[in-house]
Amino acid sequence: MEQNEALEIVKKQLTDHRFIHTLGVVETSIRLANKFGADPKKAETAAIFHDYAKFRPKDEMRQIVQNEGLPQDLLLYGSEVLHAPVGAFLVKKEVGIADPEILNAIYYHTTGKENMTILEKVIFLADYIEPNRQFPGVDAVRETAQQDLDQACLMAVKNTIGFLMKQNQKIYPLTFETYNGLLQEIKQKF
Ligand SMILES: Nc1ncnc2c1ncn2[C@@H]1O[C@H](COP(=O)(O)OP(=O)(O)O)[C@@H](O)[C@H]1O
Repeated sequence: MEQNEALEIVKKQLTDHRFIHTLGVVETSIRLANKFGADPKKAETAAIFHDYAKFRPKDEMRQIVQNEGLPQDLLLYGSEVLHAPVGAFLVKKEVGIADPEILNAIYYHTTGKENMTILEKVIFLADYIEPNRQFPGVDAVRETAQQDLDQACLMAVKNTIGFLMKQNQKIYPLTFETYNGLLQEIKQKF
């Protein structure tokens, strides 16, 4: 699929603000893929579609989790954790993207997971640091992303955990597995 065709499809699913965020994730993920050794074409496709389900009604997302064999514990957390796994399902079903590497990068873009592929890390990080993002601490993560993909992902996941705790929000446990897994991978490098 051409980039323009893919962007047209996704634009219909998003607000203007979210579409601009998506363009930032596309540009950032291609750059990170080239730098750290993921397939830039797959990074581009995963980035274009990563927020495909962001604006689906919550009830529809819950129905998909219930009926399509997604982990049922997703229903016990804030609805924000639904759009990534539901997005992977819908991108396959409605857009016809079948590549499991791309679908997994979409599936795990919010929480990460243990032992992420380079492509999964690239999408996870690009979603966090793309130029339109303005969270406290994001510049330090951008700096680190110029040298070390794992360290930058670790900073992002630590910030997310801290942010959710400050807001008294439940934390979907996969995020802790991401944190533990990255620490392990970083330790093994030394
Ligand atoms: N483990 C988690 N449990 C609950 N909420 C989470 C978890 N991880 C991230 N979130 C929240 O989900 C929201 C969406 O995050 P994300 O998918 O990264 O961004 P976006 O959809 O804007 O690309 C954020 O507000 C984030 O704090």
